[in-house]
Amino acid sequence: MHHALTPVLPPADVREARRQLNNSGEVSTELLGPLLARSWQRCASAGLQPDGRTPGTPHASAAQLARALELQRDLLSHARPVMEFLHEQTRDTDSMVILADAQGMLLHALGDDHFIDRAERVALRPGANWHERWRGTNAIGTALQEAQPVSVHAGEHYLERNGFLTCAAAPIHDPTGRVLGALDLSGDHRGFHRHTLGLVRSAVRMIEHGLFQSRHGQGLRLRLHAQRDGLGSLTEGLLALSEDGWLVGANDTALKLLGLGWADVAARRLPDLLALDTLQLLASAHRGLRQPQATQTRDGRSLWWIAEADRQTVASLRTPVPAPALPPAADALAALDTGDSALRAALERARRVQGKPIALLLLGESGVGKEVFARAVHASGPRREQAFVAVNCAALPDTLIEAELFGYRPGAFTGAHRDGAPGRIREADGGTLFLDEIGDMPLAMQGRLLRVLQERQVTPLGGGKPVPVNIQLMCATHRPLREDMKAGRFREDLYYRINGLALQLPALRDRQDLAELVRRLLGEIRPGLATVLSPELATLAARYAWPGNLRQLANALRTACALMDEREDEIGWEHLPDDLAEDLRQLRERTASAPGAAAAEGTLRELERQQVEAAMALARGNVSEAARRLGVSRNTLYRRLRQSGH
Ligand SMILES: Nc1ncnc2c1ncn2[C@@H]1O[C@H](COP(=O)(O)OP(=O)(O)OP(=O)(O)O)[C@@H](O)[C@H]1O
Repeated sequence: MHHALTPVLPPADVREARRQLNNSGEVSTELLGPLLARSWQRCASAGLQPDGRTPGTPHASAAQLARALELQRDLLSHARPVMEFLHEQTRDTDSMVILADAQGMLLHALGDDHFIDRAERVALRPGANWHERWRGTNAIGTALQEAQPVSVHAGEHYLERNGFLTCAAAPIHDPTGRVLGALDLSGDHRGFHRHTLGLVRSAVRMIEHGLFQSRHGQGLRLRLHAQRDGLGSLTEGLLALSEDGWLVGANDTALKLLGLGWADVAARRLPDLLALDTLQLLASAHRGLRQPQATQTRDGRSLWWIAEADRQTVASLRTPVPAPALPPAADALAALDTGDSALRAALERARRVQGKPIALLLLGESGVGKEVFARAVHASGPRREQAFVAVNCAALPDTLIEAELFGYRPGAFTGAHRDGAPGRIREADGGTLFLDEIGDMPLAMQGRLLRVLQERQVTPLGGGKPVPVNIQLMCATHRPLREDMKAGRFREDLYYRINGLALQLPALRDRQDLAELVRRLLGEIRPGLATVLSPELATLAARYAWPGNLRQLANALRTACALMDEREDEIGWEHLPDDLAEDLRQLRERTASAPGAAAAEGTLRELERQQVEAAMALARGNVSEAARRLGVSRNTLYRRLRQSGH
């Protein structure tokens, strides 16, 4: 698609489209083209009035803006100089250069004083939010929504009051394809120039180049270009590769050269893309060859390349990681499958990324078996002969996490062991590091951990030489990390590092395989004996909410078996731990007093009420937003709110 050449729509067509919108609420794709029509349609569906104001539009406080700037440090440091350059190019053209974050919040703006005054009147200033939901069709919000470069000229803006603007924006991607924000050039509509979008796209390319270099300054990198002389220029393609040849980062140009999309990052290996392998790249990087060499894509096109790697990567590549010829392991992942479909889906997805440098993030309530799951992934993967090191971030006091994870040199701090310690990360070298309750890791430690993951080396406390490490990372949390991230409690860059693939493990009450699980667990606890639950307990167990999930179930069964006589084979009330027996008795009484369907319906209604409340809380009382989260229309949500007494 040639976005840079996006034609400006004839003003008469735009006027006609607006007339149709005002008269009949219809959005005309014919007049607006597909992209603008989609955007107008979204605005209309969200209930935005073209001539109206949007009460409740968020505007960040100074403190919120400062926190957003802090979270986006990396992006800002690369964007600022480019924005200054762009501002320089467009000086005195009644325009401004704007950087927004991925949610549409404006972070930084540079512009001509005269124009800034006018822009302020429509809240085009840092802290304001230009998400489509609030400002209707606009270059920033629409580029973010569509994840592609967009220019929006004059009356193409959905809100009439923005009609004096002409804007061009392009999304900024990090090397894994995540949208970090958007860069925008806005000005008076009379100053429109059709090269503006091209200019913005080049500027974004510069920012993405910088982001790539800082994320992948270490490790193995491949520069690509269709022309020999293009290497080293801003138009080159960049790839970052893991030791075993997986694509772990890229820029947009490289993906285009190879006919790939962002979804291919972390999903493809170099030999599938080019007639090259990592050893060749390594040999070339090792000899410091700066001469471009030629290769071919899988569909026969010629490309020029140069490989680069730091010394440590060169060394690690010479001692190949896990040999594939391991003895076949009993399939620990398959063993976890007791018939629940949600769990089975998670197991299958985990299996697909096994052995790849993709960080797993396991989500789920306490006790659902996140650690057991992580151990099974490790035990059935290529690193199974190496260490599995589990660290519970919540169980360690803040002051100790650092030493525990990163290790320390002798005498690094008071109370340190005389000989120092290598730290858990180094213990996991070659194997898997499992960070449980990662959401509880203090912010300062998050920064250090991020550096280890980026640089793949650890510097112990108290100084010393950095030590290279090669770990498979798995993390777990029961916290809503995305919310923590938005609230500034969890670093966004770390979140995306640890979240190569997020898997939600189902709560026990939602699983369909309780009976089979119980049978399996009892078989493990009392092998060879056909132990069963009494029919009444089996029925109650199926209805119980199991707040402690598998941990609670496994413990209860272990206790019960310990209390059983050797000749007994049925677990009854007398074998249950007291607290569980109490809960189950209450459950029995409740069901007896409100039998059958009535009880089930009551529980459902209660569940629904809780969901509605949670969605409203997350949306901070905004009904449209809450409705979107729940996947229902606003009217339905209003009805439900009335029903539950709001
Ligand atoms: N598939 C399973 N088979 C048998 N027991 C299991 C299984 N999964 C979990 N358990 C039991 O539940 C306990 C808790 O599991 P695990 O520690 O993996 O949960 P978790 O989700 O990591 O909990 P937390 O969030 O509290 O750390 C285990 O010690 C084990 O006794």
